[in-house]
Amino acid sequence: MSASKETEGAVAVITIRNPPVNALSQQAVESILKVLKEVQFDPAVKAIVICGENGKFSAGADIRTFENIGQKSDSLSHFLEDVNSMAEKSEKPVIAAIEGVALGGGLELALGCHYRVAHVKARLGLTEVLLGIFPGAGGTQRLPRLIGLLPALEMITTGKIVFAPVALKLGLIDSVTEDNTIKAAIHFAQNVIGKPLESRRLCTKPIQCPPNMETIFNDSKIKLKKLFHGAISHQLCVEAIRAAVQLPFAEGILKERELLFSIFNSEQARDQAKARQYAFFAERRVTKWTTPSGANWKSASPHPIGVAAVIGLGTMGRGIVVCLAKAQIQVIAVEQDGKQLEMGRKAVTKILERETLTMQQRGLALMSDSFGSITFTLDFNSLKNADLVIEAVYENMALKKEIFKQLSSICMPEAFLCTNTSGLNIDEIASVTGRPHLVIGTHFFSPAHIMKLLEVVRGYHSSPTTISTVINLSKVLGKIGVVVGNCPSFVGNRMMGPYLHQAIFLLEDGCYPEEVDKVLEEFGLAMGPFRMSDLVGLDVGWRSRMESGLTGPKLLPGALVRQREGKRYSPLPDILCEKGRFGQKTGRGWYQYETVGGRNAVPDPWVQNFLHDYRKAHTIKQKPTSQNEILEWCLYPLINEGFNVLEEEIASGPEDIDVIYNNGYGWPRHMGGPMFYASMVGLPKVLTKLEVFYENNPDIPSLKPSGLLKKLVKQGSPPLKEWRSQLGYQNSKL
Ligand SMILES: CCCCCCCC/C=C\C/C=C/C(=O)SCCNC(=O)CCNC(=O)[C@H](O)C(C)(C)COP(=O)(O)OP(=O)(O)OC[C@H]1O[C@@H](n2cnc3c(N)ncnc32)[C@H](O)[C@@H]1OP(=O)(O)O
Repeated sequence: MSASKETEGAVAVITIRNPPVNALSQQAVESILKVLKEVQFDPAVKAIVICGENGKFSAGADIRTFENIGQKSDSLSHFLEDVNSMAEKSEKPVIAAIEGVALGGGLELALGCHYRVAHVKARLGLTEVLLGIFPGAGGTQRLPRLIGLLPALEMITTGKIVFAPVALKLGLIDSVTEDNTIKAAIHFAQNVIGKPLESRRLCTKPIQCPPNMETIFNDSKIKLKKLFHGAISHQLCVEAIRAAVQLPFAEGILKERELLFSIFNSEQARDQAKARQYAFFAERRVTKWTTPSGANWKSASPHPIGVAAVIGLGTMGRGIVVCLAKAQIQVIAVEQDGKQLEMGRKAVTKILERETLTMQQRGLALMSDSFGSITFTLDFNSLKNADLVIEAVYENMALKKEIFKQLSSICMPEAFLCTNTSGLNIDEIASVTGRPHLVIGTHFFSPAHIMKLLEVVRGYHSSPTTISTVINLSKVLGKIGVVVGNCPSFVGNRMMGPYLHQAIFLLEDGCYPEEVDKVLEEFGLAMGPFRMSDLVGLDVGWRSRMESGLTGPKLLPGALVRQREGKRYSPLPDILCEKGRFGQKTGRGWYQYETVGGRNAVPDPWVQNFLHDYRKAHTIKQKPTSQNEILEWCLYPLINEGFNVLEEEIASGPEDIDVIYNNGYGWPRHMGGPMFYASMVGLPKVLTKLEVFYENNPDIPSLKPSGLLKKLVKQGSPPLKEWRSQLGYQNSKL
């Protein structure tokens, strides 16, 4: 049974029951249809309320079934629109009682109802586009009729979710309640029994259109192309809304169906939808973490964190303080230096003021006193009150060890000690404490209060409770925590290494930064390698290369300019740094910027001349490189490193890597993530290309194909979901 009926006087209450989120499977939809028909013919029923079991209206169509639907998926949307249309045509008022979520097909169902009553905390959105499809059960035709063209265009093309108070302002719902939503909806229903319904049927409503509609549609398509880098579903949304404006309702519904069907007829659109749906489930999969020692999410219980401390109020520390406070956790923010403390306090206050404003705009009544309280202090002893400490000072092993030594004696014996590092050895840091089992790495991404990713780096001694506590904390902070192993640069940055080197080698061989960036940005990456390096700052890598003796004063005399320890090395970024070109922060890097700190990257003739002279000085012949060659040359070594990471048990599955790339490195979701992309390109193709690259460039070791990649190809390239079973520990120790 996926829908049931009870009556409250003259009001029938239909409850959708499909745990955990009342997804609309074919069975659920058929069941709602059946009960809805029954109540239509029941003379005792004068009004109908539709709600969802367990405080959730519905999370929309059942995404799990999409894989098997394929070409026939049209039938699910068809069915769903049948229910919506039956509700709409009903001669008895139908009221949606929305608690929790009304997303995708769930909201489309609510749009078929005559009225919508929602709980104040309910979230509503037509999120289909984020799964590579679009609202195919009347949503593109009904929403613009209800809330107007422009707000509907925004919600449908971006998948934006709004909270009930904003939905009320938009006219998306009719009433908001802070009490029991079902009771409020029944009460609402009793009041509208017998009232005329014609004006409540969205199918009959005209759309109010501004005169410059065509410009609006065209501009929207251009904007979406930039924002979502060539994802097809966003463009189709605009077409469906155009149909809503230009055609009568019934014809618009047919057009919506035709456009939905076009997704299944286009290989590219289908692949993009598959990639996005894979990315959705991958994010749920990574919460079910495992470690090589056999610990896993089921075997450990997280500890709640009431008080957290942050050490260091630089850019990262400030962002971390903000996300803890936003999660209503009490924060102790510690600095060594009074001036830094004051600057940190001001910066945090400013960000929180902005956040308060955004929350108010999003209809969240949260004011600044709803944030966790923050104590700014120079007193290290105040750390004794923290359940968990996050050290966020700059990347220096000696300094971090010094701090952890102090933490070990100051903090409560059961307090968790986290280090925010993008690549330092967690075990070395843990070794100076008397509690290595409570020490763990938390690699936040900048800006820490915005970026969703958190790499949770388990040390050799990190206990399952420690891992579980930090993963749980990441959820509380609204982030996606991915458990990774301890190795230099962990997962994301480690895979970036070969990619960035390959991009720089392209400059030696004849390309220009803007050419390489263009190819990777057209592929869908948020930023090409050179724009990204300019943003991060070229000096970051330069300092670390100097530290490890690859350049600068520690470089051994007699080293060849373009080689280190027999491997190909490019001194190009070092030379740029020596010339003070650190990127955006100095106004010059691989590009030039209008000002110091400027964002607008403009190709720099200086760089072009410099590269020209460099090639001449080293007698390098400029090789023509096609767009496809640039793509393969940069991405395949990144993917290869991903296979190495899996083989070494640093990431526990391909989904973990893909979640890291989608949420921390600007990988386009409609390409699923690098490992998903490799599976779509075909592992044999990736392997063959790497073999050729390596044969021609034996001095670039990262081109050597990974053992796991070779093994998978030998096994006939099994689908990605089977790769985990090929990794040593996954099955053996659980
Ligand atoms: C090749 C393409 C074929 C396409 C076929 C087209 C048919 C078109 C028909 C009609 C148009 C309508 C389409 C849609 O409705 S698409 C679905 C739109 N809905 C969403 O985008 C919502 C997705 N869900 C979420 O955002 C969240 O899950 C949440 C906010 C509802 C709840 O979040 P949270 O409390 O954090 O819990 P989890 O995310 O962990 O979810 C719990 C559990 O539930 C599973 N789940 C969630 N949503 C769905 C769903 N729509 N279908 C199936 N399963 C869902 C989720 O996977 C978790 O499961 P677990 O990992 O096993 O625990």
